Amino acid sequence: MSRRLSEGRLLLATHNAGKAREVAALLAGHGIEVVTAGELGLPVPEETETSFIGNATLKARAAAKASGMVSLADDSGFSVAALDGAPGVYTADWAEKPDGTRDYAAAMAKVERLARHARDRRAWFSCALVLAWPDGHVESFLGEAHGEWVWPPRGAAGFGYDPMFVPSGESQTFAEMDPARKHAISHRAAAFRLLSAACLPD
Ligand SMILES: O=P(O)(O)OP(=O)(O)OP(=O)(O)OC[C@H]1O[C@@H](n2cnc3c(O)ncnc32)[C@H](O)[C@@H]1O
Ligand SMILES: [Mg+2]
Repeated sequence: MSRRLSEGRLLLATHNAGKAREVAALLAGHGIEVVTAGELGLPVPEETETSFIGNATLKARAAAKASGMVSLADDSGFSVAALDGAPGVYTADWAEKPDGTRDYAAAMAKVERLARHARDRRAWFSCALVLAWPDGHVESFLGEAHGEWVWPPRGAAGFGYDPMFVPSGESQTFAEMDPARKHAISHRAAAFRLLSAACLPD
């Protein structure tokens, strides 16, 4: 049996505003008020694991311990078949500049430079969502969205690598489509559906 959330406040253990916006939208209407790790000034934990679930667990546990609140972390990334799944868990690292800021145009250009000669254009996003309670209990969920990478990047909505990904059966990139459409078919939405069925109050 999974442990369910009770109504009340939930800490979103992320410093990424794009993710926080999407997770808050997915939680809307469930009677749960959200506050983010960024708003509380919590430290950014070092992501030392080699899987999405591992890193999401580490982030959720650190936030629950620091705040005493039930915490939800998201660890996600972009994978390219021709690159054997890279950048994968290192998706954020590929965007990181020496001064610690991120350059997603450069990160997307790196993916294109490494993969441009491959005929196989398949790519996918993964999202691990982990809930951690202050007593150490965790619940974990994994979602994926499959499609193809495209070049040049298109669209200004969304965040991160959205402009270079077209999900299967769609013609627009995640960054061109209405945010509501991305919320219906994304890796984050897939993980959230599992979380919702297992852990949200009825
Ligand atoms: O760790 P937190 O604080 O949550 O924020 P982060 O941005 O560092 O998040 P991750 O460590 O999980 O790295 C995820 C990377 O994958 C990218 N990413 C994740 N979900 C995405 C989405 O829906 N669309 C585009 N890019 C996404 C995101 O921009 C990051 O570069
Ligand atoms: Mg991170």
